[in-house]
Amino acid sequence: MRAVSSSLFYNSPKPKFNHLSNPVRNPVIRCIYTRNPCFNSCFSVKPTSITPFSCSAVTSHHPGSDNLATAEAATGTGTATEARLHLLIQEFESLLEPVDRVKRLLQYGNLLPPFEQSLKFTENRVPGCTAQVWLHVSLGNDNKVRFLADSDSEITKGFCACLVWLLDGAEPGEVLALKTEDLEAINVMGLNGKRVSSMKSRANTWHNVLVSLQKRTKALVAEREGRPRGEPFPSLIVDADGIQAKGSYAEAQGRTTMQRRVRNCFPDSQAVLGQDCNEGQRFLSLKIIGTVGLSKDEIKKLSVACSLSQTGIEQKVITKGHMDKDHTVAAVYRAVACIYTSIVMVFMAYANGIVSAQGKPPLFSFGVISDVQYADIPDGRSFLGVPRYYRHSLLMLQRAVQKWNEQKPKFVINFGDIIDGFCPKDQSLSAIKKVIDEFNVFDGPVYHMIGNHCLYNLPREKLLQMLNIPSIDGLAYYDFSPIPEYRIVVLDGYDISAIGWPKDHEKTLKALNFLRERNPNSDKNSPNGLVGLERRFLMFNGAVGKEQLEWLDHVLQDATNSNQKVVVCCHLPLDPGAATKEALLWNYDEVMYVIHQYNCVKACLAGHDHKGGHSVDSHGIHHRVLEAALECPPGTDAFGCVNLFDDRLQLSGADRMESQEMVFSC
Ligand SMILES: Nc1ccn([C@@H]2O[C@H](COP(=O)(O)OP(=O)(O)OC[C@H](O)CO)[C@@H](O)[C@H]2O)c(=O)n1
Repeated sequence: MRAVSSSLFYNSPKPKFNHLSNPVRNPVIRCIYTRNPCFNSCFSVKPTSITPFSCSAVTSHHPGSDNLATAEAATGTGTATEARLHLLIQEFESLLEPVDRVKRLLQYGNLLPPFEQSLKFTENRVPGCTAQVWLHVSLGNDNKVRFLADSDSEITKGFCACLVWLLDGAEPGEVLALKTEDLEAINVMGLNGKRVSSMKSRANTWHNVLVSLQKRTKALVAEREGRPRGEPFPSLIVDADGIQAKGSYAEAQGRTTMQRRVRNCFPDSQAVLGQDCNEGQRFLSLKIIGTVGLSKDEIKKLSVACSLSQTGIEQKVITKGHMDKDHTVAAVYRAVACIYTSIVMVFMAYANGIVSAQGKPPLFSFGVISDVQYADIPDGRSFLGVPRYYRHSLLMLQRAVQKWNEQKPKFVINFGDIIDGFCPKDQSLSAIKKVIDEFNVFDGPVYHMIGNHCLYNLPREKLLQMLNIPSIDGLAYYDFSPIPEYRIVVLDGYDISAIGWPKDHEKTLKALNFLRERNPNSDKNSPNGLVGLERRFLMFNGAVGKEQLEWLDHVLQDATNSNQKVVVCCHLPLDPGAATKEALLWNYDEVMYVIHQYNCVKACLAGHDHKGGHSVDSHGIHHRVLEAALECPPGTDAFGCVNLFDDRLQLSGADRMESQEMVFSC
């Protein structure tokens, strides 16, 4: 046993951790204007050249206001939106210096109506923007579109403010009629009327926010009229020359696609097509890797199209540095188009050697899912207001198992929290059985770990028995070696915990004492007043105890001797870079100290922090926190398949579980 540090559960000196010095985000942006909307002294334009409504434009959100009357009077005819647009353009054109136009935007951004924190969930994010942009759209009984917007970028807030002023309260038709080009005339994205490349992302912001607003408006109108919300897929072709996107939404999508490099998502996740290469095969083929929102009939047609596409493609060998896009893309496109013309094909092809890189099959694969938190109760929200879909998560698990049975991974790992704390306690047993039954449909072994929500429902002993977790003294850590080259280590993050053990158990008392010393709040789930990494000292977290740390050390020594690579799994995240501080294992630093003594651990996977995350720590180890199943809106998924290679781990995720390739450091 090597010397192990310990601030918490060990007795040796505290280790030094480089990753504790993560850069602190500094969101402060210096304001260059006052809150007074008519403050113009810093603008190089004469005050008289500002239109009558300019300074109060974005504070007036209801059609028919004085400002609108002024606007309509000024322009004569046209819709209210056209009138407003006209005046907005006039206003920005009257600002002679680009810097003044930017200042005006900043000023308007400051006047945006507040956007509730609880509305900042994934579905309200505008895709494709460099900054974070949120948009909440609704359709009133008066058939007027109402929307709120916000961003973490001050300039983007300014764009949003202009859009809100232009379109909030407009008829759907007016919203849909506005074009990005119309907004370009406002001319804040270019200098002296000319676009420059560094300003392109601002033009894209206008564009992305507007397109998102229009898509959601269309969806809301369709829903009101009893039609399906979806749209045909936009066209996006990625070939040897890069992205050939038809339409701006596809452009935004294309940028994301290029970043991810692994899979190709349609907006709204209606279907996902990806490239597939068999061992030694240098041909490209397409396969469906996600079909959310498609009917059985559509899936069937798409499958036929994909099979045909393979026939077309296999005529052409894709060689390193060369891809015949005319033949390859066209063959696929034609094949698909003639079978199912209503689906606009998205084709992703990687040239220049990527084919051979991905052509190698994985050494083995395993399925992953986390935080199912099933309960037979209506949808709700987390403490912080994030929607939770307790019943849907079971349906999602069913889809996951069905997918795994098609993909045939060697085993599945459940990262804990399979039932929710809100499950009525007289239903805990039946609920957990229901979830286990679904896991049992998987045609292979399922390895479980326990999470805090499991422990809210049932005592540890019962859980271990039901989940078939190998255990000594009620502890739930274990390891196994699916192939000689790899070892999987599963940690018990609630070894020292104030939940799950009997009330008078030594571990409960130790945990309570530990929390008492570090968290002054009477509600020990509350991080109020705790600073930085101290925020992890919460009742819903726990720690790895001394014996388990020693066991881990021993296992890693053994893996090193056997030349094995190790993947460590734990319900609680082990690196502050990959998770919120409130989600971390209490003594993540002690665990990582042990891990860092060796070179065998390549990745640490976790759950618990529902939004998911990824980091690479100071020793080059990947940390990936998996997105929660529970927070998937109906019809969407968050599960995946992990493919292990000699030099990397590839997570292929469905929908909300982001796919990722993690290349190991030496
Ligand atoms: N600030 C908070 C947060 C939570 N609680 C209460 O603690 C219990 C568990 O919270 P919950 O969000 O359900 O826990 P999960 O395991 O699903 O998620 C963990 C987090 O995502 C980690 O970041 C529950 O009773 C909450 O109400 C609290 O009091 N104060």
